[in-house]
Amino acid sequence: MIFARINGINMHLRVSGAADSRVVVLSNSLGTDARIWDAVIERLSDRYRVISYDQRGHGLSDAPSAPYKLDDHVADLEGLADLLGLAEFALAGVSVGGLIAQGFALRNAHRLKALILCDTAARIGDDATWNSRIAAIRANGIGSISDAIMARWFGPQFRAEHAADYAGWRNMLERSPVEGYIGTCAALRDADLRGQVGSIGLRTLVVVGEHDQSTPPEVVRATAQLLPDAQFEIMAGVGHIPSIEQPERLVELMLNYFHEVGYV
Ligand SMILES: O=C(O)CC1=CCC(=O)O1
Repeated sequence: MIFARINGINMHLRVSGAADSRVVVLSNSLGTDARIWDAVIERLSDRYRVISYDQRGHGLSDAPSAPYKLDDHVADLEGLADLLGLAEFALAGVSVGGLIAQGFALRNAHRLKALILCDTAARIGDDATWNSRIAAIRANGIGSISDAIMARWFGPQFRAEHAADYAGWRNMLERSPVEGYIGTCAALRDADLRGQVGSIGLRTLVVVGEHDQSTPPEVVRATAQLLPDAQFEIMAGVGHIPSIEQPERLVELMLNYFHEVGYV
């Protein structure tokens, strides 16, 4: 566990794997933290140096006052890469983490060797949905909307078969810092990269869960179609966070893709 000052805030980072291995950086989704990647890290870190972090406003990183901008999140990732001296690496992000990854790729093409976008899009939701989520949380807290969010993250089968896990991930969501959560909702509300992602000149793996209700397959497919060179995969039986529901399959897709782009 590492804590580091980046862009004036204390950020929480984790590093696994050998120092001389190729690097993979992982970015979390809204209302979660780096722990959603644990089962992926376990399976990748014998071959790669894997760096995960809690975005500003999430996990053990500081939660400055809302609102945030997508550029704040991208700048944090740039600061993290500078701090760790990462000249080139692979980047994977889920949901807002994937939006941050797209923003990072647009500003730092020279640094990226591979890009994996999970359950994300160049535009997620719209102004009205984010504003009403922000208002509901300001009025009544995250707990007042956590049922609806959990239902978008996980399908009924996961909930039925993994009741303890479901309850644990709900704890993570409900314990999110309110300023951090709202700050990132504002970043999501204001971010629209649809006009820009066509210039990401890197072959990209785009993955979505079949049952994702936050960024459904057709939304994610539309972003994949904006990219010049994307491999689009739908993961059967999975919702919004494939690193939790099917880490084995996600890692298999990532390793095949790394092989294809020569990042081995
Ligand atoms: O909370 C949700 O609806 C899912 C989500 C949207 C953006 C993100 O990062 O997670």
